[in-house]
Amino acid sequence: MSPTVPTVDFGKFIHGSPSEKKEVAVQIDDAFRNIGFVKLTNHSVPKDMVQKCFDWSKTFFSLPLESKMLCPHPPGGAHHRGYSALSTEHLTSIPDTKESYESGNPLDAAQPNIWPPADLIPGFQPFMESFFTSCAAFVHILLTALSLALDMDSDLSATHSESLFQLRLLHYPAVARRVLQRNEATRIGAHSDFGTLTLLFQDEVGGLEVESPPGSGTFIGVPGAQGERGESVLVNVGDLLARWSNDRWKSTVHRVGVPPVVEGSAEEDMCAPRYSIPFFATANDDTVIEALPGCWSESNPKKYESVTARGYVQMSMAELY
Ligand SMILES: O=C(O)CCC(=O)C(=O)O
Ligand SMILES: [Fe+2]
Repeated sequence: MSPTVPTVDFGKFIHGSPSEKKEVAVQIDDAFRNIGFVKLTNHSVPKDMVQKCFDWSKTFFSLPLESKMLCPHPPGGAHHRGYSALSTEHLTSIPDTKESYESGNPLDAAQPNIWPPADLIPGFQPFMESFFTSCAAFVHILLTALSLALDMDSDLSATHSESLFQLRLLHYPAVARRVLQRNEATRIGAHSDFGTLTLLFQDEVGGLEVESPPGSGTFIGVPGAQGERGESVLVNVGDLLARWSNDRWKSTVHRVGVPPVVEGSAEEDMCAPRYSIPFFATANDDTVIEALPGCWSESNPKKYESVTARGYVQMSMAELY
């Protein structure tokens, strides 16, 4: 049977006893081993901030194109900040129908933020900076949970102390259902994420699909937000953490395709616009990525050479370009 994305009550890690913390850590470990994705409720990112972030995202993407082009994403693959207009990114040979805006840690000297002019959208920058801080804090708690899952003596959180993370706002405009069905375009093509962990906040529209079992070529649908936005968050493993865990944890291929039809709605021909907010985490540049304790043994040897997080990025970029 194909594994589905399990739901775990993360409140039991944040507020629980040592044994409850361990129980949560084991549940996340299981999810990451089976499907590479987990849905967490009672996480630490305030729900009202998630909702506000969706509101800001809508406000930003509603600006005229000329305004959004005042904070353009630089060309090339090294500086992931600013606005990318529709269909400038092709993850596969089929064009993606999405636009995005990316920001990161204000202290990240390698990738300075590229903000829209403040008078165009007052309050946007301070909000994104505070949302970044909330998401980063949650990533650090998650890393502590993963360290407990592996019974490590040290805390993986320390390897992410610089919080070189990336906050992405995504907007998939309304599109004719048949365009997606005929594969003339996709919302986001099949890919795996690059870093260690990704948080993913979704709206109600749905359409996210995850390869299950990982590597099988078959995909299962993951429902959009049920209940209030921000009530839960999806967390998935990226390529760097899969390597670091000696593939104990799966960096699972995922994509966004045709959303389910909402009965009785006017969406039979058109797919509703969709908004999502991924938050990508990775380790400090000088972190040595070598099989973590508990992830290898004599009978399960280390599969990968050790590499720094910086070296890994360079290696992957060389493969891409
Ligand atoms: O929009 C989504 O739900 C998925 C986005 C995603 O996978 C990504 O940006 O890497
Ligand atoms: Fe992704």
